[in-house]
Amino acid sequence: MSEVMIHSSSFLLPSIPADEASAYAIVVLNQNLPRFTPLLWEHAKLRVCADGGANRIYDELPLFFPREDALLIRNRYKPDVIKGDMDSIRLDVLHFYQSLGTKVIDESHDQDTTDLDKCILFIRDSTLNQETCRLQILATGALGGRFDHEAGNLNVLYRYPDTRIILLSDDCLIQLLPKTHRHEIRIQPSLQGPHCGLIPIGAPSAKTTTTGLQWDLNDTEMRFGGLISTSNMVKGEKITVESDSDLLWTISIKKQDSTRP
Ligand SMILES: Nc1ncnc2c1ncn2[C@@H]1O[C@H](COP(=O)(O)OP(=O)(O)OP(=O)(O)O)[C@@H](O)[C@H]1O
Ligand SMILES: Cc1ncc(C[n+]2csc(CCO)c2C)c(N)n1
Repeated sequence: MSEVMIHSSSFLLPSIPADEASAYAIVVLNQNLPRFTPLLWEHAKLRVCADGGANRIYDELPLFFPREDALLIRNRYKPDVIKGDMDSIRLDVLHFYQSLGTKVIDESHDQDTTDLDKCILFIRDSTLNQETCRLQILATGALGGRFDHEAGNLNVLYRYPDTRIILLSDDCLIQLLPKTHRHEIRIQPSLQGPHCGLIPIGAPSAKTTTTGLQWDLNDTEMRFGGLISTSNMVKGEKITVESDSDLLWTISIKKQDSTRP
């Protein structure tokens, strides 16, 4: 019987638990910043921009604080690291963050891996990523743009199946559920759902079993060209998934906290 892996999106909560399992690094990609970026940034243990992602922090973060001085905001939201092939970051942005002490890692010699890939490797090798306390990685702006980039971002989940990577957009999150484990997914119902999906993108699944969904699977086969679970709905606060194949799990993110008036 395989071990249970627990997933909880506590990073979406205004105050996250300070336990080690919730510790995460953020990678900002080169797409519009999701509305919860300031919150994620503030609680991250490590803040990394993938190449042109630095332009987004520089240009768009001040827009979240229209009453405050843009320069003060830029000083406050300083990336620890900017890494990539450096063909999208603007020179003014590069010089600004270099002068604040951000570490810049130029890997323009590597044109075979994406900037997100490069950032994941940096975080995995970081001293903050301890054996006893592995950082989760949240990547903002990973979805809802150019399809080749989206596919590259999904591929990163498969390249590093042992690293907990969560791809985020304003509308949803996506993560890999490795077949090596059974999975318990804890939902924050005021912030997430109800729409969700289980997608066998890397390889077909002969048998997947779930609980907690409106359309549960029961030793069901899933494959592209046949059945895949899209437009499913979560019923409660706990979902379980067990499969003979790595699956993508996706759940919608609510526009507004539904517990607020
Ligand atoms: N439109 C998009 N949709 C999804 N992800 C994106 C998009 N644009 C960028 N990204 C992500 O942000 C990272 C950094 O983006 P950046 O534009 O710096 O990449 P790039 O390698 O210069 O792209 P390209 O040269 O192919 O336009 C990419 O590696 C990718 O993961
Ligand atoms: C078969 C193949 N297709 C595309 C690329 C191009 N490419 C892939 S990742 C990357 C870096 C983007 O920052 C670039 C240019 C390649 N090398 N090999």
